Amino acid sequence: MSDADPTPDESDANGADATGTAESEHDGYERERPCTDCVVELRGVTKEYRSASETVVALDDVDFTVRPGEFVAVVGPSGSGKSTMLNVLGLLDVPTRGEQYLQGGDVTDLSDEEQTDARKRAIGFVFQDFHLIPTLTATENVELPTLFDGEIAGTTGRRAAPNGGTGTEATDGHDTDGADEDPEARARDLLSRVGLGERLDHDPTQLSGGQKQRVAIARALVNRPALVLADEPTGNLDRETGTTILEEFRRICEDGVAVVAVTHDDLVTEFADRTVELVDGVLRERAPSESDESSSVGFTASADGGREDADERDEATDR
Ligand SMILES: Nc1ncnc2c1ncn2[C@@H]1O[C@H](COP(=O)(O)OP(=O)(O)OP(=O)(O)O)[C@@H](O)[C@H]1O
Repeated sequence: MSDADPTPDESDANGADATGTAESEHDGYERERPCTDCVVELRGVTKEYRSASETVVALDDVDFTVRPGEFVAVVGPSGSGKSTMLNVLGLLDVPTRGEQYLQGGDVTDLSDEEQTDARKRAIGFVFQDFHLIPTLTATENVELPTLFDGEIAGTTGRRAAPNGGTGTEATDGHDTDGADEDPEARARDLLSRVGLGERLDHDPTQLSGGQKQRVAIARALVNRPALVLADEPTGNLDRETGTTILEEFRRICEDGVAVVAVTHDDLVTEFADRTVELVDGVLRERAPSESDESSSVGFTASADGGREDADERDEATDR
């Protein structure tokens, strides 16, 4: 965190409407309680990779919050710490120092098993190269996370959340309790919602890049996460297809799910609510004036405006 006073244009990456909830001991005040309405919060997070010959500081005293429904882009040069930050946010790696909260609950010192549980309950992942199983249908790929843990589709939602809540909070605008829901029915519903209702039983090899990424998005949503982490989600897609994927992310956000996307693609920053930049592991909020002039483009994507056209767009762009 910078020693300089944060300004509206260069804050500590806690979001435009941060209220000081995350004020840290660096400010000379007593540490306040975690941000209970944040999906995720990093406080003074440092990540070092140590070897015999050197210590690489991949994240340097990072403060970061994301609220429900926010779409945040993370940019920065190669080696600046973006993947490390995504891994920390996704509970795939642990900070060397600092604190981390998920839905207001402290996840800094969880055991591996607790981390896995929290990850399955609250986080979905989307990757540049889709990570679909080629021998499974689109529906089966989406169902997959529910099959790894029989509790996930049903009772996991009732497990204690890190913040002591029930973990049943709706994050996708649908019912709050998936206990009785058939995973296959949910997978089919999600695929329909991302415009793939006609391709439920297709194999990934029969799908275009944009369609594969939409399957991946549906899969990321199957356990009703509060947070979707995306690693270069448009990296393998042409601009037009990338646009349809980013419109999909905006729809997810309208349902209350937070999206954090690491990217080199300016198109992603155009659709994001805000952009943070990592340079040598130091995070700062990018001022709106630093963003693309067309930064409002994402907000033209209405909740229903694009869905009917999705398959038509596929015809035009994905084949
Ligand atoms: N497992 C590791 N062991 C040692 N150093 C690592 C490890 N992972 C990452 N690093 C180093 O940490 C720094 C940040 O790496 P990271 O992969 O997070 O950057 P990045 O911004 O995602 O880069 P890129 O855009 O090229 O993917 C780099 O200096 C990298 O070499």
